[in-house]
Amino acid sequence: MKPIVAIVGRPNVGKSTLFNRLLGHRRAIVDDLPGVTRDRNYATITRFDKPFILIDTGGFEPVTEDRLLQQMREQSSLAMEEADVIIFMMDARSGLTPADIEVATMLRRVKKPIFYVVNKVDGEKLENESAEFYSLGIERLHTISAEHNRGVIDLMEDLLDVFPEADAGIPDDEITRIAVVGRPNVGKSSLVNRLLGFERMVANPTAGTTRDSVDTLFTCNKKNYLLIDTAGIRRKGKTTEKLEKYSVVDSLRSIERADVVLVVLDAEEGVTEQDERIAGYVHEAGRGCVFVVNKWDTLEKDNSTLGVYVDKVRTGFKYLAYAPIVFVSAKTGQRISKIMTTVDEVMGQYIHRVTTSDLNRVFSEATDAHHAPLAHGRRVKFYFATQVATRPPSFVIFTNQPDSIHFSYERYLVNRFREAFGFDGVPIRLIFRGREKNGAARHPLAKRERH
Ligand SMILES: Nc1nc2c(ncn2[C@@H]2O[C@H](COP(=O)(O)OP(=O)(O)OP(=O)(O)O)[C@@H](O)[C@H]2O)c(=O)[nH]1
Ligand SMILES: Nc1nc2c(ncn2[C@@H]2O[C@H](COP(=O)(O)OP(=O)(O)OP(=O)(O)O)[C@@H](O)[C@H]2O)c(=O)[nH]1
Repeated sequence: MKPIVAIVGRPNVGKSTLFNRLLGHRRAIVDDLPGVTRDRNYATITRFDKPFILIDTGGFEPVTEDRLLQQMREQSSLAMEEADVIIFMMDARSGLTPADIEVATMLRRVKKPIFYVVNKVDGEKLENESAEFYSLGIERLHTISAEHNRGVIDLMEDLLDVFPEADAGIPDDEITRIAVVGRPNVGKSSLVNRLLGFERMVANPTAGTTRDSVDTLFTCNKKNYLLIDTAGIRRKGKTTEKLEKYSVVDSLRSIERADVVLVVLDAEEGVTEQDERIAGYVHEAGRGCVFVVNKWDTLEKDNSTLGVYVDKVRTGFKYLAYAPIVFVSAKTGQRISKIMTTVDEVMGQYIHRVTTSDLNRVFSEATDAHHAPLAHGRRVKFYFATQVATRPPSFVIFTNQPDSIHFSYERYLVNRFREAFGFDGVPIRLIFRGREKNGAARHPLAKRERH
């Protein structure tokens, strides 16, 4: 679940101005949630890979003084119930008012992070005068100018700090969601039957998100797995051209919902264009991938057969050099259990989190051992790295040249991370971000300071 941040405060203190400022110019991402009153403005915002929902509680009609207090009470209690984080906004130009004091008193009972913000501090002089707001008995005051974009970035960074990590809320390692994809007739249903038969299906099918799709929960070695769209895999018995087209769309849907995708190939047929397309999508979606070469029983084998086939797969799927390959026969049951141990390995890496200190040790060793090529004649400086997500492991790297890191250098860093942290079977994402000279991570909003 995305954290909800609500901005509360008297009319005219600048709530909408801050709302729009935090939103940037990307109004397109405003999504009105259904069932909310029109006077509250909702938007989903993502900064540094942390999505959150921002609510502007303003927009009252002008009212009399006592009606105002009443409205503020209602507005604040709503925010206190609904929000995870509250921005309480006051106005430096009008100073501390009785309504501010009343709301502050209400907020004191709330056990949620509250940011006390004094707006319209357009310059140093007002900065000094805003000291009176400390009489509310608060520890930290953010003085900002929403209109002139002063202090807004600091506020945003402090906000992001109190949010849970980006992937919190997803049940971590309790269940591994597996999709089985591949061309018609490669043996997907035979394989699924084997997996469920072999591992003994224990639970009921659950309704999936897509029409007609049925997921099957099963356990193996006391671990839980969800086989995505089992019915879909089993249904597609007869292959017509039309069905073949559909099967690609179905595959894409299943891939989106999976942690680990089994890309099934037919040992007899080798690698086809359609296989490449499907596997390419698995890579782009950032899912774990295991190549399952099925019908291994049909080949006349000698010492080189396996090596030749590995080469075929590696040549056919260049981007997926990290994905493990398993050779099986759904017909005889040969090495079917190997599929599950491989899935476990990939899943373990997929949700693995490295500590920031380990990461930065490896990162600085890597950047010291091999410097990045100059970017536009300038030396590329790296500051630090942090893992921002799992599923797949994703790292933000702060640098002075975020847009000019050479592809080969990115691949070099990825490979070092793979070696150092055992990420040898999953996709890894690197995101390069800029940083200001004063040491503060440059905020995406910073680019928009000029009007
Ligand atoms: N000087 C100055 N004026 C500001 C600043 N931020 C907002 N304002 C002005 O304050 C007025 C009110 O701003 P809004 O953002 O509409 O205030 P609001 O709190 O959303 O008001 P309601 O919608 O009535 O609740 C506008 O005229 C803004 O231009 C600021 O940082 N400095
Ligand atoms: N020799 C051999 N035949 C297999 C193996 N696995 C599946 N087959 C056969 O291959 C054919 C297709 O198998 P299915 O499991 O229906 O393949 P599918 O990928 O689900 O096919 P669609 O439903 O068309 O998508 C059937 O005749 C299976 O008996 C295997 O490991 N070895």
